[in-house]
Amino acid sequence: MRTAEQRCFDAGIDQATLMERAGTAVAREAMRFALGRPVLVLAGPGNNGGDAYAAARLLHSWGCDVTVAALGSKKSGAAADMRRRWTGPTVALADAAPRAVLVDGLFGTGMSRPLETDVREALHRLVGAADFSLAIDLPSGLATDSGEDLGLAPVSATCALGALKPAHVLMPGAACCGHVRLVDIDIACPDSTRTIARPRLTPPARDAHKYRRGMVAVVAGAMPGAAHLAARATLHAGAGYVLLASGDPQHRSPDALVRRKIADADDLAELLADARIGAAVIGPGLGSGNHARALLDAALASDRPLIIDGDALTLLGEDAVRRLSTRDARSWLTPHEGEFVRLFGDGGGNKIDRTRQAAQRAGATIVHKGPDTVIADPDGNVHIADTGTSWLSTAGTGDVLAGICGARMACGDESAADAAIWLHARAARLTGAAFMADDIVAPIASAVAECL
Ligand SMILES: NC(=O)C1=CN([C@@H]2O[C@H](COP(=O)(O)OP(=O)(O)OC[C@H]3O[C@@H](n4cnc5c(N)ncnc54)[C@H](OP(=O)(O)O)[C@@H]3O)[C@@H](O)[C@H]2O)[C@H](O)CC1
Ligand SMILES: [K+]
Repeated sequence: MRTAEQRCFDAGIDQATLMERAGTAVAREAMRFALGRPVLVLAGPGNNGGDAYAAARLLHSWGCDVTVAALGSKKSGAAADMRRRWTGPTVALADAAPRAVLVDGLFGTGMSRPLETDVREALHRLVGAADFSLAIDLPSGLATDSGEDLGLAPVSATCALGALKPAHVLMPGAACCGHVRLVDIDIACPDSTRTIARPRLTPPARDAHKYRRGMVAVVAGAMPGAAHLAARATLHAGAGYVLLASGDPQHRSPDALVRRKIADADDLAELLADARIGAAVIGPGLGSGNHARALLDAALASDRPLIIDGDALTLLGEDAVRRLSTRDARSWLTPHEGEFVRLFGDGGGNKIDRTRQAAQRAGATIVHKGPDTVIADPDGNVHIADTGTSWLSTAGTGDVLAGICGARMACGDESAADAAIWLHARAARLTGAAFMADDIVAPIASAVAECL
């Protein structure tokens, strides 16, 4: 944002112009929700406060009943000019009485330390009493780059100015922003970080063949149910042929799932020598003993693209970077936070930075799961999913995701990991609430149909 802002200044667009655009966008949003109710605008000492004064002036000029609650001020600059141009009622933040609608313009991206107690208390008192609260850029008390809570009061909605910042999409901040509306203030923010949207998938070609339109091997281990769940998800996510490789290939539905007995790692190596296999999934229910380790070794030594999940991540542990960076074929890892830390440690910035660095070090795509899933590829591109539902936090949904990843990788989608994450979240939403992982498998097919 700071780079983009500087480019604007270099091009002759001054801070006051940007502030007026921001204030106008915020005032429009506030007007839509105020519906004639009185508005309290909190204005801080910096440019976030400048936006707030601009919004207050516009709301007032459109006939709104507006009071500004002020905290500190600057003597010069665009924010000071905006404050001077505000001629309506102003009270000190500590003395402000609550109003039905609140616009929070205390602090934005300049938040540099925890809020002082009196400011935090006033903020919480006023935001808590409002029926509707709208934050300018970020809820005050939220650290922009880390998403860390520095004393913030959660708001109903947030106008993100120009671009989403990490705090809008990473937890815990993301849960405190309410509905996030990205507001265009005509500032260009080229970046290699994006949020994901519904993917565009192509149906099988007219001359499609079951082996050519996505053949996936799913490796089963100590807890075969997990791999079975992954394999069923793979079938529903568009693969043409799914092989379940296990030591005990007892027949269970679905009938369309092809079972292959593998007694040991040599059998798996032989199976994975089949170049028609576009992806192999290993990890769900694999176990942690010597047999599991030998199966993982065989998979890593193969030329097949791999989805590495669950127990296989634990087996890789701190050896992940060394073992993955020497693979020629593609590798995807799907760790949740605990697994990620065991693989790569917990230092190095926010979740976006940590995931990007890990992907580059390992030469692998990393799907860093959670309520704020971050997907990073080895080229440094990062995509963030803010589409999930908290009902997905139940056992087995990770196995389902691994299966969907296998299908989309084998189908050759352009952004296959993004597509898998989107389909997983969409299938969950289509299923509803309080589901078990098995329930979201069949709706994956409906989610795929929405992307054609
Ligand atoms: N990026 C853009 O394109 C545009 C952004 N706009 C708005 O500008 C803010 C960022 O403005 P900035 O002035 O950099 O920062 P803030 O307004 O958020 O706050 C800065 C002041 O707050 C003080 N501060 C920081 N933390 C605390 C705290 N815990 N307690 C008290 N005071 C605090 C800080 O003081 P320092 O001592 O740290 O210097 C500053 O005085 C962005 O979010 C947008 O809303 C533009 O208006 C439009 C273009
Ligand atoms: K704010």
